[in-house]
Amino acid sequence: MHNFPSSSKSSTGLPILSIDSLEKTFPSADGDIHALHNINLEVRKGEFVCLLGASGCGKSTLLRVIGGFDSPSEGSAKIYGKKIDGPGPDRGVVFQDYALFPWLTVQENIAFGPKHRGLPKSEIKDISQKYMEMVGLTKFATKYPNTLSGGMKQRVAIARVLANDAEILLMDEPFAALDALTRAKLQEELLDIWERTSLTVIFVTHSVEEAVVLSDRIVVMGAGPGHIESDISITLPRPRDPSSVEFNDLRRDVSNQLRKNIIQAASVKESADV
Ligand SMILES: Nc1ncnc2c1ncn2[C@@H]1O[C@H](COP(=O)(O)OP(=O)(O)OP(=O)(O)O)[C@@H](O)[C@H]1O
Repeated sequence: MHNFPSSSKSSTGLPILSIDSLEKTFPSADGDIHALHNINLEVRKGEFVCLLGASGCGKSTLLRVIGGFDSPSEGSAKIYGKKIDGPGPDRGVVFQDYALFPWLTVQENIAFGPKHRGLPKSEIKDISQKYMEMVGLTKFATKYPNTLSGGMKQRVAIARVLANDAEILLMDEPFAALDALTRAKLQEELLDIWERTSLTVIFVTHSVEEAVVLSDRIVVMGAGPGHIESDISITLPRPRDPSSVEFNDLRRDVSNQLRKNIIQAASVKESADV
């Protein structure tokens, strides 16, 4: 049984992110690809929100727009009411493939942001030590990424975002490449960090179980073009026990919703093809 930390954290109710009537189209030689349609989403400060959906429904595109790596074709995405116009230190991103600097040690990777911001040396050292400790990597301070396991690399990536003082942590299937045990351990650690900070987390996953374990809210997305199908509040108390009846009931409900979307999208595509 996973033993996830109990939740004393509650979101402040203040909207940190608001997305209104957002459309995203990618131009292509074979015709435009309509990746996102009529996305409306509000996330409150401190919330843990999972974007869940089948492959190709636009989860990563939505995350990239929030990260400022892509811009909306229509509509808007705002943080505290200000239009997102590029990446910024208020948002940190953790991808599946780690994206660490291979030529820097664990400590140097974590210290990169504070150093870039021109903080004094002693402060950089304090910050990197604090977050190395938070993710349990103090003993590995001088190691390089290629000597670390996948789980350890993800811990460095999370510590790097925290050291940057980001308010929003954007995670794109960060644990998908890890074995089940490491994945459960990192989910637990992530929840623990989230509990102890004021972080808002937006987390992309294919896994219903992962979404139910982690979320305050699951935003279920459908394809053709990518849209929000439903927005489900998960009020199961933490720690959540994936073997409990309540957890399994919820997992079944969310899976059914997802399956319905996939069948609907397939029948829409079929009728468009004939
Ligand atoms: N840069 C791009 N140029 C053209 N098309 C793109 C681009 N990025 C995404 N798309 C298209 O937009 C749609 C949504 O893709 P996206 O990667 O956001 O989906 P996803 O739900 O994250 O999928 P997965 O779970 O497989 O990562 C897909 O049809 C994809 O091919």
